Amino acid sequence: MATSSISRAAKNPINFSTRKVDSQKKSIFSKRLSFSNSSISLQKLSLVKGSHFTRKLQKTPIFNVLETFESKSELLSRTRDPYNVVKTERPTILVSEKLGEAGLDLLRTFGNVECSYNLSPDELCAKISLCDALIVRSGTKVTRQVFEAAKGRLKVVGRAGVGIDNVDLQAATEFGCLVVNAPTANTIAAAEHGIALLASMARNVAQADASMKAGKWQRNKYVGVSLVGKTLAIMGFGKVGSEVARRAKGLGMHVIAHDPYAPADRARAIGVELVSFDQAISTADFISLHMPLTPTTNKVFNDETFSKMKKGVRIINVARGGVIDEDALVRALENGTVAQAALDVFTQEPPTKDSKLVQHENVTVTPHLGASTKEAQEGVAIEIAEAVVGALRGELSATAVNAPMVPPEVLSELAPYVTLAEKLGRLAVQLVAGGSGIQSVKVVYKSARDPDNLDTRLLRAMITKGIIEPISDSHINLVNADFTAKQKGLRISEERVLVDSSSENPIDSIQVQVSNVESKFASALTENGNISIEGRVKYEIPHLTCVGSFGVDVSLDGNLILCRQVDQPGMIGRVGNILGERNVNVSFMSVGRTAKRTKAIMAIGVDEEPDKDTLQKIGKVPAVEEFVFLEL
Ligand SMILES: NC(=O)c1ccc[n+]([C@@H]2O[C@H](COP(=O)([O-])OP(=O)(O)OC[C@H]3O[C@@H](n4cnc5c(N)ncnc54)[C@H](O)[C@@H]3O)[C@@H](O)[C@H]2O)c1
Ligand SMILES: O=C(O)[C@H](O)COP(=O)(O)O
Repeated sequence: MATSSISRAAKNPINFSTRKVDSQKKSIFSKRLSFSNSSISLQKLSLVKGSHFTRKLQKTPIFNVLETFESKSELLSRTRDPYNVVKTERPTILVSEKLGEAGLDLLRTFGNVECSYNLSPDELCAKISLCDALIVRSGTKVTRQVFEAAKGRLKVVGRAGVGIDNVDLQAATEFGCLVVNAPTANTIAAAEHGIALLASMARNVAQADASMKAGKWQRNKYVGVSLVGKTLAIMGFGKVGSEVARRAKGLGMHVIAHDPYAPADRARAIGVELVSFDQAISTADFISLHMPLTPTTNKVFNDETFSKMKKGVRIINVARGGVIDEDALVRALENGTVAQAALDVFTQEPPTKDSKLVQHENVTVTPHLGASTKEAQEGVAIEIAEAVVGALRGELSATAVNAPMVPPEVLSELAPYVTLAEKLGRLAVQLVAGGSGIQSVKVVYKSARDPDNLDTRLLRAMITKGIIEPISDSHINLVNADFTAKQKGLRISEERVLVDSSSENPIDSIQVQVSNVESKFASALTENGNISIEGRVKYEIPHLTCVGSFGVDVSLDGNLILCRQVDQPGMIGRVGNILGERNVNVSFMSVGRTAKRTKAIMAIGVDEEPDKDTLQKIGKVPAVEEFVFLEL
């Protein structure tokens, strides 16, 4: 739980002299902290509970530790709500297909859960505006109409499984609705089902079973083919594909694979050769499909590709029906190109009763059972419940499908930078003079890490969110920030600069530059006329470290007054007194300057928004040349 305390420093900031702050800093933190000579900082901090740094700071009177958090993710979720979903009342979660009990139990601890199976499209649309989240499997079509009918309330769609071809992702993104899936829990089940179909097809198990049940004993009719030594082509060498490959090798098969995006070393590690599409389909005795259904893979197995296959090939499909042109498959079965097929998935589910494909004697079928084991269904239910609850809590999702998704370990490392990125975006846009219109933003990441080892998609999206949110009246979140930016004609480019510092931290600093605009605060402009602000993460806390050409050092929390003045004694006291008289609580203050006794920038953190009078009074202090109030 968060705890709060307000220190003397925040109540009466001007009681701290520069000398005292500096000397304490030096004696206590000389080894771990380095501050610029030109800045004085009284810090208000949000820290992770129990960390070495937090314990040290809490014992130190000059620092104002306002809140402590149980974990980095709690700190992140308290600071931000990246999908704009968090609400005070219990959310309503609609589950439209059967989900394992463990997952339902988990959902019930967090929200009101309604299980309504077999809803018609109209019934789903009628219910959806009362729901914050929807959980589906492959049987529910989450169309644009569903998002329209939700009237902005639906915040998360959870797909309890892998394939998201039944969710209109474009519509979800436009409506700012996060889509998450459960990508790992049914992998083994699907691979085992693939192997079950492969073996039973090769030995005519289903046909022989039906024949015996019809009272026959047809030993000659159901002579099968052996698997050992045969070539199996895996089309789509992802999670399921590679598990099928592993098992097929155990059966003594020669396994090749086609996947334009699969890393060669993963294939090599399993002893599988990655080959071209044509090579795979023309040399295989068995072809097993494991690619997703996308516009590129739609009906990729068609008359033309069947004609390139070895005569008598056998096909297994536990991926998606739509990757096969089913009429073409019937033709290939009739003309003997394809000897047999074993299918778990169909273009239309369930297929029509008179489907030629389903009825074909050389075809073995199962009703989309790939993920249907007790173990997989419990796993999927828990995986999706955790993902949906996490998203509804405002945590960044590691299984987001239509928002930047990064693995949990990267997420944990990037967490404070995510907050920094959004705050820099918010600050930058507020520095733009009204009416000048932002069209071009450049983000510069300084890092000691190899660019290939630095995933900035999440940071870019959060900067975009930070920029768009204050200038848009629509609901902006991590999901639709990029889409909305494009609609507004805003271009965001990125540059990575390799710096010679510790690569222990993913990023040294983030700089946001806005070009071709006027600024409300001329000191934020650099020589080339761009607004430029820069920030860093110090001990997990986002800091503003540069405004225009001025170095400052303030934690990004609460609101901020930036003030440029002639660098002379007494300025901190004068401005601090004006704020104190109006009962505006100062939480931190930092002064930065380019050279002694020339111009300086004062960055003052305030808990309350000063009224117009107070700000005008600050503006009238003779040495103050300009100032701006910014909401963080
Ligand atoms: N029948 C079932 O019940 C069941 C269960 C689980 C998964 N699935 C389906 O199986 C498929 C694979 O699932 P997964 O968990 O392995 O997903 P995955 O994302 O781990 O693997 C998919 C692989 O396909 C590759 N791919 C993409 N486009 C391709 C193309 N044009 N040609 C060749 N390869 C391509 C990707 O690079 C990726 O490696 C999905 O369609 C999923 O919906 C079905
Ligand atoms: O993509 C998947 O995860 C599988 O096709 C499973 O679908 P299901 O949840 O409808 O069984």
